Amino acid sequence: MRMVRAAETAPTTYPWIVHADGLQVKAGTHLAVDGLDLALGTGVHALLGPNGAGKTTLMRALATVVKPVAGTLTVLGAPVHGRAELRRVRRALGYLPQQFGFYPRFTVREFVEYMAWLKEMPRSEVPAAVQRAIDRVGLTAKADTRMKTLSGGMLRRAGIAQAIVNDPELLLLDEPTVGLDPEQRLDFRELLRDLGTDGCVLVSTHLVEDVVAACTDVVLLNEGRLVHRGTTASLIAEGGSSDAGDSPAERGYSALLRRHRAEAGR
Ligand SMILES: Nc1ncnc2c1ncn2[C@@H]1O[C@H](COP(=O)(O)OP(=O)(O)OP(=O)(O)O)[C@@H](O)[C@H]1O
Repeated sequence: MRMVRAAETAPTTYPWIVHADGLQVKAGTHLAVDGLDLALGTGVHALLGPNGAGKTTLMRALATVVKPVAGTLTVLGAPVHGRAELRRVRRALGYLPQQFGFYPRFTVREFVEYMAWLKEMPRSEVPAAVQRAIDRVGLTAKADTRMKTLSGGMLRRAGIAQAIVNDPELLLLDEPTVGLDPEQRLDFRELLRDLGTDGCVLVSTHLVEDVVAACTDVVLLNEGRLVHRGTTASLIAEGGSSDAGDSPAERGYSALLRRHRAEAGR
């Protein structure tokens, strides 16, 4: 029997999967996202920015973990301020936080099953969906291994498996390639391209090569504000030979930040 995606049973009248207008989100007492306008549709969107730019805070707001303090934010057609539709939104989301908790005695399969249960997936669909998610991240041979014995890269892949188990319409991945070896990163890029064909994926990373290889476009933040939004080609086009970086995309990244900081007077 074919698995029914959450997206197929959700209303599809909204023009954007994510829409933010003047969005402000706090991290503790700090205004970490400050007046962001952003619209995201289908594709793989890279979220770039230096340490402290507000990437994690934005991800947390999109995952409905933290409420904005000002502006509007609509996720999968529902305003995140309202409670009414949040349950539907959360069922259709996938989220890999930078740090995620798990019961160390759980096997990979039990961990992913548990997350499927939290996402209220129909019980009959869970075993096949869990197996597929584990296979997609290359953990088939470790499916029945306890989480506490996994390497850092394997744990990260288990985290990605739980994020994709429900075939989410919006997938939020906060630094998913940390700890992955070069071979796994290549596999992960392929998975990203696959996931972005019929869903919306937002992936935060410091690895600009991953962006060029796997993302359709780029959202660059600095100190909570939008610096650049455009295709990966537009990022590359911004760089000059005198800009810092080992690749055209890194030079584009450096150039955009340098100009933004100069305009902001810092
Ligand atoms: N609990 C907190 N209390 C106060 N300030 C915080 C708190 N959490 C985060 N911040 C601040 O909010 C800003 C944004 O943090 P955030 O973690 O969203 O950035 P980031 O872009 O994800 O950074 P990184 O690349 O290092 O992961 C930073 O200046 C950070 O110091």
